[in-house]
Amino acid sequence: MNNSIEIKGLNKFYGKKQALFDVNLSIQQGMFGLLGRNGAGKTTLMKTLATLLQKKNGEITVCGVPIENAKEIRRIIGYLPQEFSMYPSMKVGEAMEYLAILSGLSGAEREERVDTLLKKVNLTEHWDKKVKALSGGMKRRLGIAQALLNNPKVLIVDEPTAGLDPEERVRFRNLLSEIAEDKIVILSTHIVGDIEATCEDIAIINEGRVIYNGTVDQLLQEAEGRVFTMTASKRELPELKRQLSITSMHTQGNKVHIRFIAEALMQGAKVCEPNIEDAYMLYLHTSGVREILGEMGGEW
Ligand SMILES: Nc1ncnc2c1ncn2[C@@H]1O[C@H](COP(=O)(O)OP(=O)(O)OP(=O)(O)O)[C@@H](O)[C@H]1O
Repeated sequence: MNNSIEIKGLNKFYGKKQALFDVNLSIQQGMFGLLGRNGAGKTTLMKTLATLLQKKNGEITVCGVPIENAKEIRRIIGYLPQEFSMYPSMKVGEAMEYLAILSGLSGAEREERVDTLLKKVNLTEHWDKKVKALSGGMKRRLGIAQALLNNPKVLIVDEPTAGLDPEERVRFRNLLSEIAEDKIVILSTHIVGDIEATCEDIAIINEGRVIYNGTVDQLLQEAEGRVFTMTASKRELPELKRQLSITSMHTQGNKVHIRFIAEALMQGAKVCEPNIEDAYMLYLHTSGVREILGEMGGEW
């Protein structure tokens, strides 16, 4: 049994609406980031992998097992959905034990597994607390613990850091990195910072299409020499906004400092070191251009 996820020619429809277009990805052990705006198709892809949605066509294997073998796939995959909630009135430990029973774990094994997992996600001291009394970050960590009950080879987490405060977010990311030492962890997010801090390999998905698949370093390299800074007067800003793809700006008195992506250096601008947010914006921007050029039959 190999340790990778192979996706070939995947298409997915909701009725007539196509949500995924010819997705091809090979995902290896470690942390894999799936980055895309709201509505890009991330959840659809995650749910398809978790066998909660059926694909229209294409091939998927998870650690060598075809996705059609849903029973086996569910043994291999742990899944933390975007909207995760569980037994709010139960105590943390009771809820975990109950889920462990449902997962078929028995007696001593169950007790040991629940203890180990609560320790791993740093919730042991909250065993007696009701689930509804946990903070957002604690709830997410409990979600991870339940997803790991069967000791899956793959952990899929959909938008886990939305709504967490910065400290909880960092703690959660570190937990995922630890888990990724011996598993495939797929982290889906629209928050560029989550990817930057944790993932080496990523895919960017936009309107159902994978528009980038590679390492974070490659992505940054591709943006090299195409990110610029410039200081202008506030009065010029509306025109600059029309002309440029601005990735960030801040105002200082009458001046505005902007950071933008462009194909070539323009007067008054200085080239700067790209960050992953710039590179992501550049990719979204150029994929739009690609589509438009494609429609016109032009060469890219
Ligand atoms: N049950 C559904 N019926 C019809 N269309 C759907 C359904 N679920 C999702 N879609 C559409 O499919 C596309 C992809 O949605 P999906 O939820 O996978 O995106 P996402 O990247 O996960 O975004 P978000 O972070 O907002 O969940 C969107 O255009 C969405 O409106």
